[in-house]
Amino acid sequence: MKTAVVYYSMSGNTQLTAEKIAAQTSAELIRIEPKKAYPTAGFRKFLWGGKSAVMGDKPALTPYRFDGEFDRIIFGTPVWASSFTPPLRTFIEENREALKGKTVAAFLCCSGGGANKAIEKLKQFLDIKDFDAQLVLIDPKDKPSGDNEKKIQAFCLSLNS
Ligand SMILES: Cc1cc2nc3c(=O)[nH]c(=O)nc-3n(C[C@H](O)[C@H](O)[C@H](O)COP(=O)(O)O)c2cc1C
Repeated sequence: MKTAVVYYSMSGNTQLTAEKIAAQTSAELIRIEPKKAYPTAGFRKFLWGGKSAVMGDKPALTPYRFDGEFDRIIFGTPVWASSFTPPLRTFIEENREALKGKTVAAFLCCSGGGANKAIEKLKQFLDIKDFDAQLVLIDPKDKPSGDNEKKIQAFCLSLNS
């Protein structure tokens, strides 16, 4: 099964998780980036990112390669204001046709709350009932733990089985 891990990460937690999941599922990593980067520090980081997520923005992305030949897509996103991140919104919108009928899983990184709401919003936006598998981790780069590694392994095992 040809698998892609499509992810956005501002500060590395989602990226680290994406790399681990890609290694364990033999997936191709596709990192998406907004053309105009969000502020990454201080008050502005939460203000602009949070506002953009709440508004349902679809920021223009830098070029990425996604050939539609993948059978399975694993989405990775931080939780922003109890939602998924705007760059992922753009990606899904730009690839609706290619995503139709694919197996879809998701992992989300957050610092404590709002992940369940974000999962529901992502399912709604993808127009699917359920993910093939889903995973929520709390700041796994900033707070490494064996428990996170086990959760990642279980997520990948359920996908590989
Ligand atoms: C704009 C913004 C909004 C956020 N909103 C939430 C939130 O609603 N709930 C939460 O638990 N964490 C929230 N966070 C924290 C991130 O989801 C969390 O630190 C995540 O692990 C960051 O992933 P990254 O390092 O891949 O960017 C927010 C972070 C930012 C920058």
